[in-house]
Amino acid sequence: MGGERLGLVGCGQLGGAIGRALLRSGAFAPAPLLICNRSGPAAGFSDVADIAWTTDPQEVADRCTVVLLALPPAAGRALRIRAPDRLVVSVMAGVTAAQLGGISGSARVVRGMSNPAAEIGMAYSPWFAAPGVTAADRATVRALFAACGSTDEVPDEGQIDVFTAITGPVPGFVAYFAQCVQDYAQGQGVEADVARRAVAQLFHAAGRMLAATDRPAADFVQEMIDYAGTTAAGLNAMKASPLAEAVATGLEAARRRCLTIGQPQG
Ligand SMILES: NC(=O)C1=CN([C@@H]2O[C@H](COP(=O)(O)OP(=O)(O)OC[C@H]3O[C@@H](n4cnc5c(N)ncnc54)[C@H](OP(=O)(O)O)[C@@H]3O)[C@@H](O)[C@H]2O)C=CC1
Ligand SMILES: O=C(O)[C@@H]1CCC=N1
Repeated sequence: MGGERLGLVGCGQLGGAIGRALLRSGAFAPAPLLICNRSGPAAGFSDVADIAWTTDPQEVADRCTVVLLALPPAAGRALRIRAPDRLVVSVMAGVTAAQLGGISGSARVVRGMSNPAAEIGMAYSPWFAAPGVTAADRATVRALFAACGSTDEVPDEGQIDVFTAITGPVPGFVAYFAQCVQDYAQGQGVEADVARRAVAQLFHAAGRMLAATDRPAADFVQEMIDYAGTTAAGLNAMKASPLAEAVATGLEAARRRCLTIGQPQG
């Protein structure tokens, strides 16, 4: 990003993962990263030279051309910086593009979402651009999130709440599905650590196979049903159960929580 300097406000679970991904990619090199938190140099950055630290978010706005906000939602909502001519990118759950404009004074705000798998370059990071975002800003945001994994610009800000629910947490809801499978195995007498390893390998392999194709998951389900083997029996039983509805209910609860998280009453 020629000439751009990135500042990070918040370097915890998510901000830290993104920061390390960006350092690894060199996306903003040679400009030194400026990181703002409250407690000073954070673990995970100690072996990295050339990082400046501050406890003043305004210093980030003053010295950086791209400000990435990764504060807890309540802290993000309470933040006020003067950044009228900066590109402001947020990964804070539930903080809207309009609120980001009020927080920063910038018209060039991007409301995004990512997850800590950015650490290993495997996050999914969707983002929504406010009207003031330029074509050059879009290129910057794409490069920023491409360093974290895969990314898409979405046309409707409401989809960021959807993705906060489904791809924000990692392993997130998939961990619950894995827990259910492991619980079943252990209920059948499988030793806990064997069950854990088996389920981890299953989800690792499944994730890689799903990521290696542009075919929808439904294709894989139908293939197994058409195969009419043991798995078909299980899939038909699951499809006849309220499982799909239960998954949608849970994801919708998470999406709706985005609408209130971090607010005084929320
Ligand atoms: N964790 C996750 O899996 C995901 C998180 N998110 C979103 O990312 C955002 C950050 O979450 P997460 O990284 O988990 O949070 P953490 O609690 O792990 O980290 C919060 C960071 O913000 C800093 N911070 C908090 N308050 C202030 C403040 N007033 N001024 C300056 N720095 C401050 C903390 O610094 P210090 O420790 O020094 O106080 C810390 O670096 C949230 O909005 C969350 O919704 C989105 C998707 C996934
Ligand atoms: O659970 C949370 O609030 C954060 C945001 C999305 C994933 N983790």
